[in-house]
Amino acid sequence: MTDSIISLTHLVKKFGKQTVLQDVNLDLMPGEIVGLIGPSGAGKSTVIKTALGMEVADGGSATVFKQTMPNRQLLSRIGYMAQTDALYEALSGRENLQFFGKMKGINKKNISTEIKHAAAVVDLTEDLSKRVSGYSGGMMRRLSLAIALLGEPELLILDEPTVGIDPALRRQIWKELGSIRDEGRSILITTHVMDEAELTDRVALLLGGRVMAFDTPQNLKKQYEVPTIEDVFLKAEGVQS
Ligand SMILES: Nc1ncnc2c1ncn2[C@@H]1O[C@H](COP(=O)(O)OP(=O)(O)OP(=O)(O)O)[C@@H](O)[C@H]1O
Repeated sequence: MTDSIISLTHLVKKFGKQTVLQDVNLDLMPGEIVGLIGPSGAGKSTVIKTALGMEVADGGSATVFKQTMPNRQLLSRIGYMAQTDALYEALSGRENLQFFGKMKGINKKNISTEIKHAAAVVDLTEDLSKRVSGYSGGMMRRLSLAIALLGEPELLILDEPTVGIDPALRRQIWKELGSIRDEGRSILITTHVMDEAELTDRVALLLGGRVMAFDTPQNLKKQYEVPTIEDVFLKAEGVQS
């Protein structure tokens, strides 16, 4: 599609003899939240890593902002939150945010406002002076998400950002994701939480190395004749096995 922010076409990825992605087609448009769901080991992280050029595709094509990744010039336009946290544990939360903010090229004038906002979104304001080595797993996830939000990137790629986060805060984070989308920015998010999939604009269901279904939550429920996305997931998995 001409305007797509991410475009994956017939993407193939193998690890040794295992073909994880057989034929993945997926696009993300400006001002859209796309949720990527699928069973554990389906290849959701692999889709993301291949799109970002962290893994080399064995077939098909993956473009981000119409370019093949990796592309250093594009990195400042992307906020990526990986499944494993890459944080400096000897530094405080604030120092981590300052460091990554600098790496993203955020100017001095804006950095403290941005840090304040990102920390508030993930409810870490009170903990910013603590060393990350003393953070819980959930706090580290929240800090990673705050780092991804810095710099108001046009594209956010979030790999299970809400693992270990309680429901009230999860709701607050989704509110922020909604505002980001309303500003015309785009979000690709993987999740295991089916309620969250309901909050996306389109859901891609990854099964057997393919995107088996890709539509609005409403249309998917209609198509599968079920009341929730969780039921869509279960029905599609049942059809496959
Ligand atoms: N670097 C790698 N080398 C070898 N195999 C890998 C590598 N990365 C992923 N895999 C394999 O690819 C498959 C898909 O993994 P991936 O992490 O993409 O799944 P996922 O859908 O993100 O899973 P989860 O929901 O549990 O995070 C798994 O079988 C995994 O073992």
